[in-house]
Amino acid sequence: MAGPISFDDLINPDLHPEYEPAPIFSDDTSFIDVIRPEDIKTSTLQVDPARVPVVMVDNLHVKYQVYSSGKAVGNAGARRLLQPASTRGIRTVHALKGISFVAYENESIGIIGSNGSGKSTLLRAITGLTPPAAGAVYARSRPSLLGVGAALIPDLSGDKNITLGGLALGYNRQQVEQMREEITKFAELEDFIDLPMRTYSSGMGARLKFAIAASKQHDILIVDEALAVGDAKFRKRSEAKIREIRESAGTVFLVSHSMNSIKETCNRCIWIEKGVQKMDGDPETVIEAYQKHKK
Ligand SMILES: Nc1ncnc2c1ncn2[C@@H]1O[C@H](COP(=O)(O)OP(=O)(O)OP(=O)(O)O)[C@@H](O)[C@H]1O
Repeated sequence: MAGPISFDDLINPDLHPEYEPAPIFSDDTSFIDVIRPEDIKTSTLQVDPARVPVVMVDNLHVKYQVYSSGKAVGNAGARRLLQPASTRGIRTVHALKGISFVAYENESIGIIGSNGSGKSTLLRAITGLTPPAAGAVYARSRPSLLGVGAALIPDLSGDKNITLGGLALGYNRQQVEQMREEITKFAELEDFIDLPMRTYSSGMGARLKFAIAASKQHDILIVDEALAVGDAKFRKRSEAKIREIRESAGTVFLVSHSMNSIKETCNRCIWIEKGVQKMDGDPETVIEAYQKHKK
C-alpha cells in the first residue's frame, strides 16, 4: 500500500489548483475587443487605444467575512451557525471599495497605502486568489505572484526546492536542470544549496524564493514586498531584475512600504487608503501626496 512519500509524490499539480481571471480576449487595442460587449454597459474603464492593455481592474470590490472573535467564518460549531446572523457577531470587512484602472504593457505599477489599506488584497484579487464581491479583473495571461513559497518544503534541500519551485512554475525537469546553476548563483547560495531550507536565515530563504520565481519570464508579475527582504546588495540586484522583466514587455505590480523601492522600480503608482483608490499617477507625485497625508 502507500509507502513513504517520495519526492515525486510531492509534485502533484492538483495540489496547486490555479484560478484564472477572465481573459482579455484579444491583444487588439480597441476597447470593444478587449472587454466583452456585455461588460461595457457597466464598465467605467477608459482604455487608451494607443497602448496595449494587460490587466484591467473594473470597479473591484472585495469583502471578507470574519467573526468578531477573529475566527474566519466556517470554523465555528454548528450551534453557533444555527443562531441568526445578527447575533453571531459576523463582521464584514469591505477591504476594496471600487478600484478601477487599466495596466498597460511595459508598466511597473507600485501599490502604496497605510497598513490594512487593501494592497495585498488587490494583488490577491489580480492573481485570482481572492474572488471579487463585485466588479471584475481581466488579464491578458495568468498573472504570477512572485514567490513560489507555497510550493517549497523547508525540510528539503535548497537544491531540491529549486526542482519543486521550477516545476510549480511550469518547467519540465530538463529545463529545471538548465536553470539550476543560475538560480543558485543568483541566490548566492552555492555553499548552502545541499542543506535543508529550514536551516537558512530568513534572508537566505527569501533570496532562494526570489531567484526561483524570477528565473521565469513572466508576462504579468506580482511582487508583494519581496524587495524588502535580503540585504541591501541583494535588494539592488532584485530591483534590477524587476526592471529587466518590465523592459521585456511584461507588466509588474509591486506592493512595498519602501518608497525608495517604488521610485527605483516603478513608472506608475497607485495609492489606496482604507480600500479606496486615492490617487493614480507618476510615482514622485503620488508618493509626495501619500507622505503629506501620513504627516
Ligand atoms: N483573510 C482575511 N480575512 C479577513 N479580513 C482580512 C483578510 N485579509 C485581509 N483582511 C482585512 O482586509 C483589510 C485589507 O488588508 P490587506 O492585507 O489587503 O492590507 P495591506 O494594505 O496589504 O496591509 P499591510 O500594509 O499591513 O500589509 C484589512 O482590514 C484586513 O484586516
